[in-house]
Amino acid sequence: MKILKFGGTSVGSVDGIRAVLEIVGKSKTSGERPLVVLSAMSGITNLLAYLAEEAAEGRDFVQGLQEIEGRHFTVVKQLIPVKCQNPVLTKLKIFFNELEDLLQGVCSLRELSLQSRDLILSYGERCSTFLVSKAAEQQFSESLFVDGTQLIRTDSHFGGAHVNQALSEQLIRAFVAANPGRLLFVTGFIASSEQERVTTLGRGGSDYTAAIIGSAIDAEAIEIWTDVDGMLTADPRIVKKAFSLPILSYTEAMELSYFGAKVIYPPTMVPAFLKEIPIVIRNTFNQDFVGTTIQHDGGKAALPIKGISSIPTISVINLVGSGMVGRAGFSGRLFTLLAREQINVVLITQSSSEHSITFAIHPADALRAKSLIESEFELELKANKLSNPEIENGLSVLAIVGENMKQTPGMSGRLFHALGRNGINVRAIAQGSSEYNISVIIAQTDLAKALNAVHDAFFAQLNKTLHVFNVGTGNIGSTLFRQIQEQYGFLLDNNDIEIKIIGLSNSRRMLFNADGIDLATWEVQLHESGEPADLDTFVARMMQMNLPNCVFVDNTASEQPVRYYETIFRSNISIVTCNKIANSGKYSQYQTLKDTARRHGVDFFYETNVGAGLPIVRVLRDLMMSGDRIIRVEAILSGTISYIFNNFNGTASFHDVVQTAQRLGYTEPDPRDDLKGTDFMRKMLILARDAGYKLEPEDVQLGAILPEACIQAASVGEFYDELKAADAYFDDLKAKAQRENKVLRYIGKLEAGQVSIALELVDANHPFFALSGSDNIISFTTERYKERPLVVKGPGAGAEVTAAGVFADLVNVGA
Ligand SMILES: NC(=O)C1=CN([C@@H]2O[C@H](COP(=O)(O)OP(=O)(O)OC[C@H]3O[C@@H](n4cnc5c(N)ncnc54)[C@H](O)[C@@H]3O)[C@@H](O)[C@H]2O)C=CC1
Ligand SMILES: N[C@@H](CC=O)C(=O)O
Ligand code: NA
Repeated sequence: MKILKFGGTSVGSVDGIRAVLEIVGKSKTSGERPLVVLSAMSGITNLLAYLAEEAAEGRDFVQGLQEIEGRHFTVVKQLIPVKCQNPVLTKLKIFFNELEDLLQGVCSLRELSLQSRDLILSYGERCSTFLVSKAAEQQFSESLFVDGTQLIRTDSHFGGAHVNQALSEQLIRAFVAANPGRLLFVTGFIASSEQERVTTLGRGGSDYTAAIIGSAIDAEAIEIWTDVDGMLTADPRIVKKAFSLPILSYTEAMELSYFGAKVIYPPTMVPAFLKEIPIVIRNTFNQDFVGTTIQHDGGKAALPIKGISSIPTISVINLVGSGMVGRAGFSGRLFTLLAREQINVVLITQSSSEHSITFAIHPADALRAKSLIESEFELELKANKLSNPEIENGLSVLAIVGENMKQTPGMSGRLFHALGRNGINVRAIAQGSSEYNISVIIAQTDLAKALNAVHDAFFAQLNKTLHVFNVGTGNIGSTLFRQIQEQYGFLLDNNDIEIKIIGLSNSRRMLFNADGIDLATWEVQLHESGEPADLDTFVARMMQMNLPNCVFVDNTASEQPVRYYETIFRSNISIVTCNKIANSGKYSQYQTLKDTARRHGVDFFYETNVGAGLPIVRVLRDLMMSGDRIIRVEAILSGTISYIFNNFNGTASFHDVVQTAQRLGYTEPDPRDDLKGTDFMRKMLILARDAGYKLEPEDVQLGAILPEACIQAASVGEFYDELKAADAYFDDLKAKAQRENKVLRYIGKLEAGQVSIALELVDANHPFFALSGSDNIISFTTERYKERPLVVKGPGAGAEVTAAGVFADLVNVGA
């Protein structure tokens, strides 16, 4: 036989009950011989408890009773044909009349004993089970309503009675044997005492009924039908990527539930555990889904970690005392005291020096625990052998659970790496001696982030979700968004990486969406539902959201975002930037940013600072890290100037060619930055610094390509005017080059710690002669590349290649 137990949500609506009957039908057809256990309709038990309290206070309960009646009658009218409704409605009416009498009695006496409360609550299961059994009768004429009080015997501990297992098993077996061929619908949760008074079985009572009956009749399985897809790897309301576990051991189910998973309440399952009857958790509203099987050897399944659970609100008490804590007998006294006072200790850690004990309890118990300790250890406190117990609030427990953990090295390493990388401070650690769980205490404000980060670390179904906050939506920013949108599916399918833009801002407006901004319509959304831009708020909001794998992307050319970099790193958020300002300002700033990122274990990627998407920063870093030494660097690193010299060879004037370069997206937002050499200077400075030289911007010898009047131009408009006026000057330059069969090249050099940039005329023998378009070229002469330098060459400006470089940096964050 198989036990099918349906919870309140399954019997709480017409659709639910239809699904219940369908499941029972399928079970019958497949020859399983089901026995059905039912809870009260969802919400009814709470409502009954509330009405009982109201009645005891002399307040009105009639309206509430009508609501209960109404819910049941509605279901009868929809599920049972009219001609069969009368006897069902009559019986239910009898139940409700009894209930009304009881509540009236409570009201008259102004007294609600646990015994009367149990009796009142029992009507929840009685009504739902009777109703469902009658609806079932329409299809299965052998259906029989069974009042659980007939089958389960308890003591008289009302409100949570203790079951007389042996007697109950006898009653159950006898009843089942006396009713062969009947389809039994048994009320969950309720039982009776030896004096035949109605009792209830406490929390998870209907599951308990199912386990007791299952154990008595040696059921082949107990199916717990609820409204979720079994037990999940984590709370799906917090961890969107949580998924259902196919199989678990009893111990794992216990541990997971102890730390918060509410699908079943394992103590109620003990009778089934003892007989090794599998428990299957299934979803009434998703019947095709296999659910979770909890069985004796379920821990052997592949995953070392089965789930991550948590207790969101916990308090911690610290006890410190060199003269006391750690002495034999101290912990014994402490924890006996707490046990005697029914204070549940969630976890305990003791420092290795044994001078302190930290234990976690429920916040409601914290003050009481403190004063109990103070009186128990009064003498020790007076003698300063122990300092006053300190309470810490605002904490949570996170636990990873799995039976295979003890055979798998590195589990705690993985846990702490995930927490550390995301800047989550661990307040205390406990590993159960069984090694079925490792628990950490962290700040409550970090819980959601920690659950997600740890989930990502252990369940690498999806490698990572990057949560991106992007400033700058111009040429590069908007191209990046398009590229991410186009590549989203590929990254998800092939690299298990998901990129979500959670916040974006330009200098006018900003927009947030915790679920990720739809990149197909970001512009419209920013315009219609964005708010006025404010970088302070943008950064603060990013920090408050406290998301794992968080990245700040700077696609501006402004120094404003740079001011936040250090704070951002301190919040364990990585930065990807194509903005060169941070790395090319004062050396001390460059150094501080690098150090801060490193200390906080986050990434600072700026490949596009030099040569746009070309791999230059990365190549230099690899050379340096592998112990090579830079002897000389020669480079053309201005895409704009490269483009200009490569195209200033026909009829177009110099000033027209500059304008075309700007239109093609090669120039800085302010093209004077390119033509004055500032942009090139920044790149050379960044390279020199990455090569180990402590240089300031003014250390770079910068040769000009512009006449003085152009350099002095006060605005972009004026600059173009001056360029136009200097047409003759540039034509002369061009003519000179052509006469000598040379080309104009603006070349940067780094040698012996000196950086210079100068305009040169080079002939066909020079390696930089043959360039086209916006090409950059860089040649590294190093100890290892001494005979022939390592050369990188290709387009070094433009929105597509730059955005692609930012994109590549982004997907490498946390890699
Ligand atoms: N064009 C290229 O080939 C390359 C460009 N870069 C760098 O890319 C960066 C962006 O260049 P473009 O996209 O061409 O510039 P752009 O002028 O088209 O866009 C800049 C964006 O930054 C926003 N912005 C400016 N100040 C802001 C602030 N305080 N807060 C929020 N947003 C702000 C603007 O509203 C605009 O959306 C520059 O730093 C440039 O050096 C780097 C390598 C190559
Ligand atoms: N404006 C820059 C773009 C790349 O950094 C250039 O022209 O090189
Ligand atoms: Na680059």
